[in-house]
Order: sequence, then C-alpha cells, then structure tokens
Amino acid sequence: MSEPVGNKVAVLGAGSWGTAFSIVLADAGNEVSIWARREEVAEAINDGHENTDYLPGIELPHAIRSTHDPEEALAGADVVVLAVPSQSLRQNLPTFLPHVQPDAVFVSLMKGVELGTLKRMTEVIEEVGDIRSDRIAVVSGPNLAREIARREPAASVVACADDDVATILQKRMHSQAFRPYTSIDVLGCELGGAYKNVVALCVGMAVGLGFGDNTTASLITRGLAETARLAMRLGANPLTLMGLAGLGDLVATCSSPLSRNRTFGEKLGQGMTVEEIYASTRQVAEGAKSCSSLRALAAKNGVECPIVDSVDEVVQGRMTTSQMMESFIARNPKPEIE
Ligand SMILES: NC(=O)C1=CN([C@@H]2O[C@H](COP(=O)(O)OP(=O)(O)OC[C@H]3O[C@@H](n4cnc5c(N)ncnc54)[C@H](O)[C@@H]3O)[C@@H](O)[C@H]2O)C=CC1
Ligand SMILES: O=C(CO)COP(=O)(O)O
Repeated sequence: MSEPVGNKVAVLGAGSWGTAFSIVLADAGNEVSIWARREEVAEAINDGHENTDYLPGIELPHAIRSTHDPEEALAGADVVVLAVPSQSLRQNLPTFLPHVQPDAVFVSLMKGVELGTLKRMTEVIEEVGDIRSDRIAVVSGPNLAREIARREPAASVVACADDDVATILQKRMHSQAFRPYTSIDVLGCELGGAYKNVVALCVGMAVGLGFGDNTTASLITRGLAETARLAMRLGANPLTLMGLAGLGDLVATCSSPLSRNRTFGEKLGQGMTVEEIYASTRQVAEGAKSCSSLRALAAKNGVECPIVDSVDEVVQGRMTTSQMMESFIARNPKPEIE
C-alpha cells in the first residue's frame, strides 16, 4: 500500500462494531461510508446521525454517511473494512468485490472461523477475492462496541503480513480514544479473537449457573492456555496471545455484561435453549458457531481443547451446562504447564 491519496474508508456492515469503528475512523480524520444491509438503517444514519438498531443513543459524527448500495459505499475508498457476521462473509464478498478499488487494502473486524472450510476471515477474503495476503489486515483487541462508541480509552492491534501496511492503517485509525498497535501476526490475532468468544460463552454459562470469580478466573486462564496451544501449533507468536488480541480481549469479553457471547452463555446457564436465545436477539454471538469450527480445527491439528469441545457439546444440545462444569473438574489430573 502506498501512502493514501484519499481519506475515504468503506465500512461494510452497519452492526454495532461496524458503526462504532466508523466513529474511530471519523475521529481519526477519515471520511466514512457505511454499507448497511437494510435501507432503513442507512436512512437513520444519514438523517438522524444515529444507528437506532445497533447503537441507540450514540450520536455519529457527520463525516459518517451510510448507503444500502455497495458501489456507492466503495467508490473512491482505499481502505475496505469488513464487519459482517463471520459465517456470512463468503456469501457477501461477491456483492462487494466488483466495486473495490484495484489497490485498496482490506481490514477484517470479524472474530470467527468459517464452518466447513475452517478458514479464518482473512483467509476467506484472500481466497474469494484472489487478493494477496499482504493487502489484508485484521483489527482485534478488547473493543466492546458500545464503550468504543462512547470514546472510552482503549487499545487494539492492527495486524498485517506487510508491516508497512499495518503502520499506514495504524495512522488511519489512531484517534483521541483509540490506540492501535501494529503486528505482523495475523493468525495469532484472528485466532485469539475467535477463541475468546467461545471461552466467553463458557464463562457466561458458569455465571448463569451461579458460580463466582474463582470459577470464571479458572476458565479464563485455562481458556487462554487452550487458545495458545492451538494458535502456536498453527504458527502464531505466543506473545500475541499474551497481548491485546489474546489476553486483553479475553478478559474484556469474559468480564463484561455487554458481551453478546458471555450473555448467550449466561442464558444457557440459566436454562434457556439455544433456539430461545436466538429468538431473543438480533445480534451475533460468533462463538455459538465458531465453537464447532474451532473444535474441528483443533481436532484436525491434534490439539486437545476441552473448553471448545464442551461448549460445542452444550450448544449442540448433547450436554448440559452443569455436566460441562463437572466434566472439567473430573478430567485426568495433569501438570499446569506441559
Ligand atoms: N460488537 C462488538 O463489540 C465487536 C464485534 N466484533 C466482531 O465484528 C463482527 C460484526 O459484529 P457486530 O457488528 O458486533 O454484529 P451485530 O450483530 O451488531 O451486527 C451485525 C451486522 O451484520 C448484518 N448482517 C446480519 N446477517 C447478515 C448477512 N447474512 N449478510 C450481511 N450482513 C448481515 C446485520 O444487519 C448487522 O448490520 C463479528 O465478527 C464480531 O465478532 C469485533 C469486535 C467488537
Ligand atoms: O469482540 C468483542 C470485544 O472485543 C465483542 O464481544 P461480543 O461479540 O461477545 O459482544
């Protein structure tokens, strides 16, 4: 990526994170065009400067415009930010790609692993768009959308195989409240982001069952060990998992009632079924799908991942949340560090 000639960013997806991240981008001096799947969301953003469905009560900067037309959103944009649910990325890309500028850089905000292919989101972009990996970045960290939208201070990681691209993107998203660090460990950042959602589901289940801080801290810590085990087997830098896209995001998501994944788990722990929970919310809880893909990815690579295995069993309705907690404690004793 050469130094940008323009300052327009297209954000594809007008959910909570796409909208909150647009505020960061606008604060950092970019002109932002958000593509919204539903026309009424685009109209609310343009007319009332508010995303009434996903971030009610937050006034959006006037540098943010929205459209239902992908061509209009992407016209003149040298940075293309993808913020749709992970499992819908592949089906959405063909709508976007014909309108992307030839030298544009892609940024994935998504935290999931594709069911079936077991690909990370940057791998899906690379494959479907036939795009070089050094033009695809990921942003991941402890970034709960509503807190970012309120401009509460937070840090994150922007990772790209090409360090220069990461540095250019870092400048484009460094605002008064948002501090991005660069990294070249795309794999570590993406796996950290996808995995923490599953651990947050598990922690939520424990909270829903009425357990306290010892239980949740134990799950967070063993969840991090499990994340690092798989990520390192696949080639990630272990220090990435100790950083913002690993431990940082894990702690934020597992601790916050704002987290959709933790809330989803909590409802399971309280006895609701998966179907009842899906019917009660429009927002995505990525871990409820990525538990299956991460489980398969771990199995394929011969990595033991009891938390991901058990969360998947609960989500598939083959195990209760109480049985899951009992099974963790009953596992064969072993050293903490292997
Ligand atoms: N909300 C947050 O705090 C954060 C979310 N993320 C990640 O960002 C990604 C997007 O999440 P959110 O914006 O939070 O989700 P959301 O549930 O708030 O919004 C999802 C958006 O995608 C649209 N959508 C739903 N199904 C679609 C489909 N089949 N095709 C196209 N668009 C569709 C919805 O209309 C909505 O605009 C996820 O991977 C999530 O893990 C990452 C960091 C923070
Ligand atoms: O990724 C997030 C915070 O960094 C948001 O988590 P949830 O998707 O669980 O709300």
